[in-house]
Amino acid sequence: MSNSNVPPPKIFKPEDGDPGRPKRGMDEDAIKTQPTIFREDLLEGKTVLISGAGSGMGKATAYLAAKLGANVAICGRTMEKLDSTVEMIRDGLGKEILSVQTNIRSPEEVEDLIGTVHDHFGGLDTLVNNAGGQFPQDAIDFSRKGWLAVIDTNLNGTWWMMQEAAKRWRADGKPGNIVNIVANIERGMPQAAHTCAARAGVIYLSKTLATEWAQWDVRVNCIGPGVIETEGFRMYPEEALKRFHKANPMKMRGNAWDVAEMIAYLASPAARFINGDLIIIDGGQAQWGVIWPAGMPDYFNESGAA
Ligand SMILES: CCCCCCC/C=C/C(=O)SCCNC(=O)CCNC(=O)[C@H](O)C(C)(C)COP(=O)(O)OP(=O)(O)OC[C@H]1O[C@@H](n2cnc3c(N)ncnc32)[C@H](O)[C@@H]1OP(=O)(O)O
Ligand SMILES: NC(=O)C1=CN([C@@H]2O[C@H](COP(=O)(O)OP(=O)(O)OC[C@H]3O[C@@H](n4cnc5c(N)ncnc54)[C@H](OP(=O)(O)O)[C@@H]3O)[C@@H](O)[C@H]2O)C=CC1
Repeated sequence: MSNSNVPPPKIFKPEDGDPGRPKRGMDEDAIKTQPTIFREDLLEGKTVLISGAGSGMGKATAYLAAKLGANVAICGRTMEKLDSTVEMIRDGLGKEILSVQTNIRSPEEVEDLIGTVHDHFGGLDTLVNNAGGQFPQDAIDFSRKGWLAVIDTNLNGTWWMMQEAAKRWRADGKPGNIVNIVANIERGMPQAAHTCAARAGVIYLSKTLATEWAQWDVRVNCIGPGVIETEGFRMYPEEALKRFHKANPMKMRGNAWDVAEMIAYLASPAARFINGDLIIIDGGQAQWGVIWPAGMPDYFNESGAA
């Protein structure tokens, strides 16, 4: 019998990382050996395009989609990173994928990318807008260039991808599916106000398009990750990384596979009636926890509180 006055010890699973010693995401061996809940032909014959798939969640999603039988196309700005994903999938699954160097901030490059995917695979079933990012800083200190870079990447870049994909779906009379990776913005994002503004834009853009584009059988949904340990953590100081697991009541960091499996679900027939939604994967961060990715101001420290 357990003593109800004594709380059970918190058990940190190895894949969650030691909260006091942050890692930098799942390595390739972890991705290759991660089990999936899905049947192996779930996405057979479907074409999935994933932006920002040279690292982190995009890389894990590309691997899972290929594992589940999809034709996979990936893009990002850095060819070496894209090559690493191509090689991982070739090595782990014996499959070839399409990789196209693209800056999503360029509408012309995005138009070429969508055309290339259609030429190569004969169409597109699911677009995953995962590319994005930001830097941590107090909003009052944002440079104009920094603000514009984050808005251009996360809001405009995502929009160019959505619009180009939808133009094709409408022209071809084929159904479409969009999954936008945003963030958990429920209580705002101190020291990430630029990305919070951009992601809020994407969420409400998506809700609007879910209605406008339903007439062409195009669904649009968002996923809002909480703290997911990836290579993207390089943007944050060590002091902040040590606190990231305290951003949610479960006191853990998620991993890229947590998000990849939700994307696979949304790309599958099981999600045919999900439209205009925002699915949060954050261990409860929307309810409790703080991040302060650039360092907590004294005002919020107990010692500094007035
Ligand atoms: C979300 C924060 C709270 C939660 C944290 C925990 C959850 C983690 C969430 C994640 O999203 S992790 C994954 C994130 N991955 C990335 O962020 C990687 C990608 N990020 C980027 O590539 C950049 O941040 C970018 C700004 C979005 C890309 O723009 P660009 O390629 O144009 O960048 P730069 O040329 O490097 O910079 C342009 C401009 O931006 C300002 N700036 C950039 N970095 C900083 C910085 N560290 N601090 C202050 N300002 C910065 C600066 O004005 C740059 O211009 P220059 O001064 O260099 O001329
Ligand atoms: N990790 C986390 O805790 C959270 C992450 N997110 C968001 O989830 C998404 C994936 O993040 P994560 O995997 O952690 O981070 P990563 O930094 O590992 O992945 C982001 C990818 O986006 C690509 N990218 C960035 N800018 C552009 C661009 N202009 N054009 C094309 N590709 C671009 C990057 O490649 P390259 O630089 O080579 O182009 C990179 O591979 C991002 O949008 C991120 O902001 C949201 C909430 C929490």
